[in-house]
Amino acid sequence: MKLRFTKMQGAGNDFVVINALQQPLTLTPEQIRRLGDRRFGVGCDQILVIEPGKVAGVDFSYRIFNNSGDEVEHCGNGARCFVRYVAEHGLSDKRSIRVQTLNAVLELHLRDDGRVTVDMGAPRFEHAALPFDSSGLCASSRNGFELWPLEGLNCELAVLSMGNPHAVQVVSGDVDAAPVLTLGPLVEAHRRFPRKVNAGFMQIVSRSEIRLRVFERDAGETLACGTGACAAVVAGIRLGLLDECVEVHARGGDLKIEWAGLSVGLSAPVFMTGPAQTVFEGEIEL
Ligand SMILES: N[C@@H](CCC[C@H](N)C(=O)O)C(=O)O
Repeated sequence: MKLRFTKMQGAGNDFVVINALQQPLTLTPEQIRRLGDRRFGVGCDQILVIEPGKVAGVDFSYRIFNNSGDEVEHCGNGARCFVRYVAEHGLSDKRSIRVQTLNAVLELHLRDDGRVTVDMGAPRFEHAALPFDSSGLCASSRNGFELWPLEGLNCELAVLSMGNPHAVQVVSGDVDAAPVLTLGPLVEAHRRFPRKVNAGFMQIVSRSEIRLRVFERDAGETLACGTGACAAVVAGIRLGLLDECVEVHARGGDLKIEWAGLSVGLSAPVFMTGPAQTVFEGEIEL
């Protein structure tokens, strides 16, 4: 099968985007892994498949696969690339579109400065949403928000869902020196997270600025993680470390995250603004 694709990136988190609007497309986990393979395929962190909207009021649906072949619920940087793709391919002339993912409907807005703002929905803190098994564990609390120590790991984690699961730790000192590649996989696959977790490492620079690295579930460390940035900022705000609007410096670029959860209520949506770019288009025989 010959497949046309567009390679895109948002703050260095990269995607292979496939248009399945005209005809349904089913990719096997093996084909997804091949597309994601940086040596034997195209190479990307996630694969995004665009499909027609399936419910009233939704412009498109999209499916997200980690380069491991597993389907996931949410992808912040992918959402921004999605709206750029729709505009560049003339699929809609709207500046704001509504898109359905596996477990949410997102609103994506193409801004005049070329960046994209996404309403990422509300964070969720109940452990079943990740899921996270905290039975028998004893949390510490900072500003009324819980930090969890996990067996065998020398860290404390804020756990929350942005539609997908996140465990965020605050690092002291330079995040470049954090043990992302050694501790990250241990957090990701810890038995307390039955569906695994994205592991974030956050350095607080000031109340409005953080540096962030994320060891993503099934994809390893990426140059940026949009949902990870939202999760880190929400955790930082709940811990009393950050204000409502925060600049997030990831290794591949900057994202602006806004959350008014402490002033208007915890179910306030998180807004993410950042870049999205097409890198090249191509065709691959699968
Ligand atoms: N890169 C993404 C997140 C992709 C999914 C994640 N690896 C998971 O398994 O939940 C983002 O920008 O949010």
